[in-house]
Amino acid sequence: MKFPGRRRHKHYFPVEDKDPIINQLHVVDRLKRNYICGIDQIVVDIEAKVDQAFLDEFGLQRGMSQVIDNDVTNALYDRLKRDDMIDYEFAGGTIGNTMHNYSVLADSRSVLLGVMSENIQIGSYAYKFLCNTSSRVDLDYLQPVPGPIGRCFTLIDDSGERTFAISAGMMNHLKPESIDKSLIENASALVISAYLMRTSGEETMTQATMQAVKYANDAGVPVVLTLGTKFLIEQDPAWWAEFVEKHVDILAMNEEEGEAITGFDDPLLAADKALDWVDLVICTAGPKGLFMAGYVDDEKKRETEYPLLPGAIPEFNQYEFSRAMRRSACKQPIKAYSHTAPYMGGPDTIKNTNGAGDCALAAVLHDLSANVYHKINVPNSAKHEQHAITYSSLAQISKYANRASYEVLVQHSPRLSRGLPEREDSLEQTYWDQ
Ligand SMILES: Nc1ncnc2c1ncn2[C@@H]1O[C@H](COP(=O)(O)OP(=O)(O)OP(=O)(O)O)[C@@H](O)[C@H]1O
Ligand SMILES: Nc1nc2c(ncn2[C@@H]2O[C@H](CO)[C@@H](O)[C@H]2O)c(=O)[nH]1
Repeated sequence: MKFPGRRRHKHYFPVEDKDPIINQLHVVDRLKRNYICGIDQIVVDIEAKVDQAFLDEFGLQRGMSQVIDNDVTNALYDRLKRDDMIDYEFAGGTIGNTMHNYSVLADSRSVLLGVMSENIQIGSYAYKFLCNTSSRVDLDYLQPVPGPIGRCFTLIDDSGERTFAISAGMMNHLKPESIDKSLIENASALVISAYLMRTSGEETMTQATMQAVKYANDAGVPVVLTLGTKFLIEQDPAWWAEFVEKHVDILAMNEEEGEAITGFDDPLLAADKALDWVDLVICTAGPKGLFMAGYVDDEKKRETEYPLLPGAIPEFNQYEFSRAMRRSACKQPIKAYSHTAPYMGGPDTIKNTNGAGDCALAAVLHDLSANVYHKINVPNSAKHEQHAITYSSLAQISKYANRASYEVLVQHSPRLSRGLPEREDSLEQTYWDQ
């Protein structure tokens, strides 16, 4: 496990002791490892640039993620092939991306649950998915299916807006009995997305997800939900609010999804409202950066050293130097909020915004998981006198999340091809040390 936070050596926990003599004394004293677990519809993204006429031709609604039938899939695919429009094909899926990016950032294990074709041809989509996933993502628990995984046509227009057309294949055939109870109970987090509730007919993904959520809820494992797309939430915001309140501990959303579920278009107010239901909220806001909201015990709160910010909640960032806690762990819970602008103001040229939010969540998960890792290996550390769920402060995590998203914006794929540099001396003045 690499440690998150400021990308400077002195802030890293000494993970391995390098002294060869001392090491002999500790041969049986190996560091304990933890992992996080995610469930996804296993899909490969097929990306192409299109215009509105193209979307109209196939009856696709701009900006939405929609499931398409076999006839539309075949016609769409033939057209993209015929006109040589496919830019790239790469493993995708909102949680698949998040698990991959978590494993790359943390250099640590995550477990991905979902389905995988039992017969794999070289060059097939199933093959591409496996090849494009970090070897740190444990795929041993995937359930075999006698058919194809999903395809996600990622259609991008001139304004950068993405329209997703999902050809489901067997991606929703994960069965509840394929969920390993002890795997979930021992995880540091269970990560799911709203897309998993979009099933029909014989598809069992929703039941499988609910089974995993029950195991996690019963064992006190934090359930992390990312909302996926506003269109799904808008269909029944009250159902989603109730689901979140009952089953979810950490909520990730962008500002549109935040508005869909809370009714507030201001990301700060949306995050504040979501704190009625969950312990921690991450709300990404594109070029405006990222908001976080959480709880801290009054006696553990820490004042920011940054200027106090105006907003719908005046001076909302006053306690952003606090580490987040579960509300139930606080004697006197108070709310803490943070806002961070995009890293370096955003890149000069954005190659791709697809998956920037997934990557921000991966960074937050890295911080949560590092806290568990530190706690199981150094239980008596003064750090754990506070029963925090994060390793770093809200301010620090949001910087880290923005930093990680930046990396996605400057590459073509939603999945990181490498971790972040451990030292970024030249950048400290401009960002980490601000
Ligand atoms: N146009 C932009 N300029 C600068 N930074 C950006 C821009 N768009 C996104 N970002 C960065 O990426 C982060 C996540 O972006 P965004 O809010 O678009 O996520 P999202 O809509 O959830 O994305 P996805 O669903 O594709 O994962 C932001 O918090 C910000 O740091
Ligand atoms: N699991 C899942 N991922 C999706 C869906 N629609 C879009 N995505 C993914 O969302 C990612 C960007 O956040 C892309 O890489 C897509 O693969 C969907 O319906 N289900």
